[in-house]
Amino acid sequence: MNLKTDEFFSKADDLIAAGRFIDSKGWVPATSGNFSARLADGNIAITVSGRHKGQLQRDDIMLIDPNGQSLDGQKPSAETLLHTSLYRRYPDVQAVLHPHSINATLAARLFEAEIVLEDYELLKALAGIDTHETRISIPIFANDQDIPRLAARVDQFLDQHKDTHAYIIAGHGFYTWGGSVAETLRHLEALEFLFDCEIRLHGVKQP
Ligand SMILES: CSCCC(=O)C(=O)COP(=O)(O)O
Ligand SMILES: [Zn+2]
Repeated sequence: MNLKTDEFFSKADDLIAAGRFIDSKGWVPATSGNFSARLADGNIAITVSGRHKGQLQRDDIMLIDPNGQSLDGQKPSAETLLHTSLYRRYPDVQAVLHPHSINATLAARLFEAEIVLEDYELLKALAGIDTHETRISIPIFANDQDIPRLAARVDQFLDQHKDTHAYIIAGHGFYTWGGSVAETLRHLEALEFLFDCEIRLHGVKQP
């Protein structure tokens, strides 16, 4: 049976275009990052491990089941569990994007457990926010090569913090999600801008 439907190719094309844009900004260097989109049957289109995310072709997007098992014999992202955990938790989430931007990579060197974003007009680019008079926290987790352990730590945090839009992994990058690839890309771009603001502000405030 051919599992790669028109819907799969349409979502794959969205991820490929997102990857080109994200790479044009320098946010997925040297094969870093991973992207996924949920399909109507619950399976997930996700980037094949080790591919350059700015140069994706249709063959670089594969199919996994909701538990992260490959359905087409290719090897999914090493960080697949961080995607499947988000889809399991949030029924409305349709896409997950993970860049390795400089700002997200450096954030934990400047901030400890979180970055607080407050009083920025661009917060309105995040789903559900309609005023700059909003305060959100983006948690920072220690990096970990043990992805199941990292996923468990993230899960434990999200159990207690329902309204989280993204998380940073120290020295690594960040994860964000949304109701479509386009919405998730908007979240990614807005958060990246806001991290940049906070990092510049931090530099200005230093004695
Ligand atoms: C070269 S980046 C190291 C792995 C990583 O953090 C990443 O985002 C890419 O891994 P993948 O298996 O998804 O290609
Ligand atoms: Zn990564």
